[in-house]
Amino acid sequence: MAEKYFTVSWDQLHRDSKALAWRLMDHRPFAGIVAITRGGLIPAAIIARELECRLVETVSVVTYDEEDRGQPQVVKPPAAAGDGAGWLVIDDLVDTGTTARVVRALLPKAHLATVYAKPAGKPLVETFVTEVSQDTWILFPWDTEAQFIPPIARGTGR
Ligand SMILES: O=P(O)(O)OC[C@H]1O[C@H](OP(=O)(O)OP(=O)(O)O)[C@H](O)[C@@H]1O
Ligand SMILES: Nc1nc2[nH]cnc2c(=O)[nH]1
Ligand SMILES: [Mg+2]
Repeated sequence: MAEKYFTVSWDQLHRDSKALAWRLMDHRPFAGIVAITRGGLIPAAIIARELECRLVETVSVVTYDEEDRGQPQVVKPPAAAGDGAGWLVIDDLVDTGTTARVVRALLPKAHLATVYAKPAGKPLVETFVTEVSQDTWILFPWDTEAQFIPPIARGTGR
C-alpha cells in the first residue's frame, strides 16, 4: 500500500487535463491522439476537445491490478499510428514508467504526455502537468466515491 494518497476530483482532473492541453499547444499539429486505456481515456477526450483533434486511437497496456504491479501486457496495439510520428499519446499518469516504456517501443516517434508524473517515470514523457512523490498513490474520481466520515470528536477517546 502507498504511504500517501493524492485524491483527484472530476473538477481537478478537468482543470489539469486542460492545463496539459495548453502545454501541448506549441507541439501541434498532431495527426491524432492515442489514448492509453483505460486511465488515459478521459484525459484524452478532454485534450481531443481542446486541441480540436477528431482522430482518437487506443492502445491497451495492462500493468496493475489495483495497487499490485505485474508484467505489462499489450492487450491491444494501436491500429493506425504507424511509428507514432506526428501522434500524441496520452495517459493519466506515469509512475515507474513501465507502461510508457512499452508504448514508447510501439510508437517510438510519438509525443508522450501525461497529466500526472512521479519522479521515476518523469524522464519517459515529453510533457506533464503535476508531479507527485514516488510514495504517493493517485486516486482518480472513477476509483472513488464520497462517503460519510464520523466527526473528529467521536471515537478519539478525548
Ligand atoms: O508508470 P507505470 O508504473 O507503468 O504506471 C502507470 C500506469 O498504471 C496505470 O494503469 P493500469 O495498469 O492500472 O491500468 P488502467 O489504466 O486500465 O487502470 C496508469 O493508468 C498508467 O497507465
Ligand atoms: N490510480 C493509480 N494507478 C496507478 N498505477 C500506477 N501508479 C498509480 C497511481 O498512483 N494511481
Ligand atoms: Mg493505465
